[in-house]
Order: sequence, then C-alpha cells, then structure tokens
Amino acid sequence: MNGPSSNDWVLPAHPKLLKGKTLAVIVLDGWGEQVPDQYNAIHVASTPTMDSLKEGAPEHWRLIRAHGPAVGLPSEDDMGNSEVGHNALGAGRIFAQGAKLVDHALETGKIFEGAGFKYIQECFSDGTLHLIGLLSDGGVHSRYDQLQALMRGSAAHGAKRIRVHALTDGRDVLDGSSFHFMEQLEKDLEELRKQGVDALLASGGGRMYVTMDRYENDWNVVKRGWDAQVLGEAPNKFKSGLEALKHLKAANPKFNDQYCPPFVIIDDSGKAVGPILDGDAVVTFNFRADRMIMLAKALEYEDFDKFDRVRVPKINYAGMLQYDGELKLPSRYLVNPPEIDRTSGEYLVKNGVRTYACSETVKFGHVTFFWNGNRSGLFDENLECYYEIPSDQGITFNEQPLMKALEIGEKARDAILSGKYDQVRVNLPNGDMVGHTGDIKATIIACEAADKAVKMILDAIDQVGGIYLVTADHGNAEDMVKRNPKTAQPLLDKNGNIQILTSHTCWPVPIAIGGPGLSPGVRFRADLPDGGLANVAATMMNLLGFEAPADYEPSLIEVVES
Ligand SMILES: O=C(O)[C@@H](CO)OP(=O)(O)O
Ligand SMILES: [Mn+2]
Ligand SMILES: [Mn+2]
Repeated sequence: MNGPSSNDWVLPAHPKLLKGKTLAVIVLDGWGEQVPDQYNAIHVASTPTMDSLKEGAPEHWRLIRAHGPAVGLPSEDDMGNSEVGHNALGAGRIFAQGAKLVDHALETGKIFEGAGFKYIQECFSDGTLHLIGLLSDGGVHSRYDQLQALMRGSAAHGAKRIRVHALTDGRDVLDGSSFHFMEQLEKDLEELRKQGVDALLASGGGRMYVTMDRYENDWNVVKRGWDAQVLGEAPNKFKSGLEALKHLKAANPKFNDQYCPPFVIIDDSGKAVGPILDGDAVVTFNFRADRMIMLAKALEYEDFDKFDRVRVPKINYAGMLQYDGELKLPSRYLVNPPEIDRTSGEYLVKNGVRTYACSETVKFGHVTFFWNGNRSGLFDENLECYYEIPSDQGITFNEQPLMKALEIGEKARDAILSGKYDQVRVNLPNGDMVGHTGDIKATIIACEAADKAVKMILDAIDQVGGIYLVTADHGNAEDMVKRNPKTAQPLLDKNGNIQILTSHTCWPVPIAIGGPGLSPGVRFRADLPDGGLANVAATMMNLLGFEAPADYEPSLIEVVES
C-alpha cells in the first residue's frame, strides 16, 4: 500500500484530549507478568515504581498481549520478541511477520519461483550454495524447519553443493540444545548426500560471539564469523559439528551455546570444506533483521571499512528477507518483508510532534528502526532527535546488570525538562538483556535498575505536568525457568537441576498510564480484553491530543465524564 496523499497525513484533533502535554513512552524490554514466585526476577526484585503503577488497575494499569498472532507471529506458541513487539507498538497495526511470510513462501513453493532465488540459482551449476544463520527453532530470528525446507528445495531446484554455516543459539531455546540441532543438521545433510548433493556443515560459532551482533555494537563479532565463513579460518578446526561442540564444551567449563567460539570444518587433508569463493551463492536464512544487517553490509558493500575482509568473494547474495527497507539491504532477498507503512512515528512527525528517542546501543534500533517499521534514520531532522548511549562491549550483561539504565533515565529526564519535545521515548534493556544470560541474581539487579530509571522519568513528567505511558515489548525476566505447562512447576534436567530459561516468554506485558497531565476522565476501556501491543500506537496518539488513523488497532483508552 502506498502512503496516503499529504493531506491524509493530518490527524484530526481528539474531541476531548488536548495537545501540548509532554508524553513519556517507556518500553521495558523483556518485562512480562507471571506467577509471583522465586523464579520471577521482577517479582523478587524491589521495584517500587512499577509496583505503584499496578495499583492503578484496572483504569490505569492493565495487561496486553505481546506474543503470537497479536504481534503477527504464526501461532499462540510463538513467544514475542523485540522486532515484532516494537513493530506493533510503532505501527499500530498487526502485520504478518517474517516467520509467517517465510512459512507461506515455503509451503506454496513461491520462494523458489521468485527473483531472489533465481539470482541464487545462477550459481548452482558451477558454485556452492552457502546458508548462514541461526540453528534453532526459537522462531525469533530463524526456524530450523525453514532451513530444512530451504536446503531440500534448493537441492530439488538444482543446487549440487551446499555448505551450512551454523550459529548456535541457547538464547531463544534452552542452553545446551545446540547438540540436538547439530545432530539433526548432520542427519539432514547426510540425507542430502545420499541423494547426490555434496552437502556439509562448513563452520559454526555461538550467535553472541560470532556474526549476530547488532546496531554496530562490536564489529569483531562479525569479523570472527567472516573469517570462519568466508576465509575458512578459525582457531578451532574439527571434522564435524558434533565433534566441535563436544570438544569445545569439554575444554571450557563455562561453555554455552550463545558464546561458542568460532570453528571450521576441515577434510582429511586439513583443508576447510566450505570457504565462500568467487562464483558461489550465499543466503542468510534468518528472517529477522537486526542481527543480520552487519553481515549483510560486509557481504554486499563494496566500500567497507569496519574490518579487513582480506578477500571479498564475488558472490550472488540474498537475504531470506530484505532486512532494511530504507538502506535496501540486502538488495536481493527470497521473501518480501512485511510492508510496514504509515507508522505512528511518521504520522506524528507530519503532525508537528517533536520526538526524542533514546536507548543504549544494544536496543537503540528497537526504539528507532523497529519502531519505525524497520526503517533507518529520522523522518524529520528538525523535529526528531535519536540519541544512542554506547553499550558496554565484549561482556555478558550479567557482569554489568545495571547496563546504561540510569544514563538512559537521565537523558530522558533532560529531554523532558528541556521542553523541546512532545514525546520522549525510551527502551530500558535490562530485564531482557540480563534475563537472556539465565543468571537470576543478576536479572533481579537488572530489574531494580530499570525500575529506578522509570522513576527518574516519571519524576520529570511530574515536574512538567506531563503524561506517561509505561509498557514492555514481550516477557523475559518474569520467568527464568522452564515450567511444566500443567503444574507451572520448574522442570528438572536429567541431573536433577532446574532448567534455566534464557528465552522470551508468551506472558502478557503491563501497560500503565498516568501523570499530572492525564485528563481525569481518561481510563482503560473494559471492552478490549484481548488488546495487544498494536493497540498502543492509537493510545499514544490520543494522549498527544490526536485521533488515530481509522485503520489502526483501537485505542486502549476512553474518556469519561469525571
Ligand atoms: O537478543 C535477541 O536477538 C532477541 C532474542 O533472540 O531478543 P530481543 O527480541 O529482545 O532483541
Ligand atoms: Mn525485546
Ligand atoms: Mn530479548
């Protein structure tokens, strides 16, 4: 759909709510609502500010859906994630997301008829098809069944030589599950070999240490992957993926899937079996954008100075999707991305709303790029300021659970007090980033830090007579163990240890509104019990004094006579 004509961008004034109140929009990353037990880090943490907001229920505090179809994912079993969560928050409508679009393209076989695949296919007669991505069925960045279908379909469509470059997960799925996925991959590759396709694993490494950095936090991560995938070089060399994982784990008591060191697979003569060479085809098979963009740049850009690529092979490269609509990156892709248009950010800027958005690097793109429908950059440099606080590099965030929460709080406070902005939007990463480490103690500290940052922002809103809207993009820190779905009791592994959950969850997230600028008659409607993240954009527009576009999901608030 094309954008409306310039007149259509005008949002009508809300009949009852006035413009001119500063609105703080706070997104707590990975902050859901779940049973209050010892494995709920948010519950255990001292979070007086968030607790006090809860007292406003049901008129000023409620829960909203942040997973599954409510955010455009295939099923109720799909946990939420930052991409789909911030897309829904910013766009005010539910778009079928990457996971679903790829499923459809594979089920119908359309993926193999598209221009992207045809481009890849050009290399099949003489070159190798390389598939790089996350080995997981988490459904956040990739899914194993999609990789399977892509390998089989490519073979059926003429690929003679396939090399997989696998990134182990342990973040969207249980730590340790890389062994299971690697075993499955090796079986599937063997099956292909039986059918006459020369199919092998070529390299591997853990997602957080190899390749899948985001927002240019640490190019070394991408370089490690480049060396293994393209140059066929890594400090660790093995004959098979399983052998690699077993050895690396045995060698390091702290080994985990997310931080597995890079390795390459070698043949009997000690030569890497699958470096990327001139004339090869490459597909990055993750559907999610943020953690593939840096590699896409390294693979596609002629001018590139982020690290020494040593050798830049002439390849036909396609992403599973196009990851950045504004940069048109990558230029070739197998499946069209969701066309997220007319986002609230674009509307608001066209209606003169001045916006300040801030987070630290690891989540900076969430409140900007994802919020704006996977679009880089500002809509209007005169009305917007996006501020990035550099994240710590090279650490797992349980080592530094405070992260930059207080710095984000300070920046937001200053932006609010400056009077220069109508909307001040932040993402507070702590619950999520520390929750992903599986370290419960550190996650508790992380949640306390996020709560303090919320307080700083709410205090500033108090001072200027503004309004706040506090919510989250999906669950994480509220549930740190894998549970028996029937009893909710923690599940034990074969050694009798509690299984730690490093992933997001399917739990709902809170939303709270308030502040001295909130009209007394404003309250959450009772007739939207299934409301989700996509209902937030219209709510924000109302709080800023506008009616939302007619096709946005309905606002969560109503104004009653008080
Ligand atoms: O770290 C990430 O990439 C995901 C989990 O895979 O988390 P989030 O969606 O919160 O960014
Ligand atoms: Mn998130
Ligand atoms: Mn996360």
